[in-house]
Amino acid sequence: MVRVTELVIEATGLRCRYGSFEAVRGIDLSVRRGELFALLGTNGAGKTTTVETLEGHRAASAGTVRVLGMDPVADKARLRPRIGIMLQESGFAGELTVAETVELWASVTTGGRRLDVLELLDLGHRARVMVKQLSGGERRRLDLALAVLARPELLFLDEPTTGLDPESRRRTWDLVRTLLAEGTTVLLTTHYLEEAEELADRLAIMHRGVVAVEGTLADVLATEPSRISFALPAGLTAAELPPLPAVLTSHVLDQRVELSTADLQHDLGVLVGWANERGVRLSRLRASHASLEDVFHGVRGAVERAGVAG
Ligand SMILES: Nc1ncnc2c1ncn2[C@@H]1O[C@H](COP(=O)(O)OP(=O)(O)OP(=O)(O)O)[C@@H](O)[C@H]1O
Repeated sequence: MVRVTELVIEATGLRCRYGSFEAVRGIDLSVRRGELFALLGTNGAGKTTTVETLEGHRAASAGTVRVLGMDPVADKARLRPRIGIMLQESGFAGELTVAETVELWASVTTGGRRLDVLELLDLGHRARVMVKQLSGGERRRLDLALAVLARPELLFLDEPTTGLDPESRRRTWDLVRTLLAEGTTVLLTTHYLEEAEELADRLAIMHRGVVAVEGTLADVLATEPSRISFALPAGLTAAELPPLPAVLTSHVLDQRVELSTADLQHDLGVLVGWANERGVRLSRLRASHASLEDVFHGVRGAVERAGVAG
């Protein structure tokens, strides 16, 4: 049986301008039903502009955009009941209590979740407090509660955990995981790489208006070299180490060897095999794939070099 993956969001050649400045410069994005797709990027990369375009808040200057099979601007009214949006700042009336705000929002959406979502986000005890009296983190959680109230098919989360303490961040992640398990599709933007590592099925990193890398976390991490380091066994020099075919760079400082490799499994195998055969120990041996932070730095460098070259 052929499984067809339904694309909930599909953008092709998307470009967005502010006057003469092009903030998004021809990106392709596809988000599959039921996944969490994380859109990451440097400051000013164009994430918010992209997300606002997908939400139907601004028109693309070029390219095609389909959200749940519809044009987000032309079909905004039909699309709106099916999507949930958590903006960086929502404009709810500060004079209403938390409970009144939820009731009001539930009455204008098709929602059935109502106050239980406040419990899930540890806001139940704040139900009678006026919105304007909430702390920044509580306000953020209320924004999330409202975005998920109507059980949207597609949820846009724009930096949902900024300003949250670690416990609140965990609760938010738990709620997002519950929604994913129920089949909700989520587009997340975040500056917290750990958040993307925790939650994302696939991700893209933007820099200066373009998508620099995209794929599963494993795909993305594989775009940067892995690292091996160890102490050179006493009495040996680096010249006596076996040839490691995938090594890209190597440094020896105070008997400590640091290597970067394009094939961690292979080179590590050769190195450990060689040490075992010679009966020497590679003390303080460490091997790790690249981190998302390494990829981030790599992206910035690569796009900037390409910009200079072009
Ligand atoms: N209304 C506007 N008018 C002119 N330029 C804008 C406007 N909004 C955003 N920009 C510019 O477009 C670029 C992309 O901005 P955007 O807010 O989409 O980036 P971002 O990736 O969300 O950034 P951040 O992570 O800093 O929030 C930036 O250079 C920004 O200065």
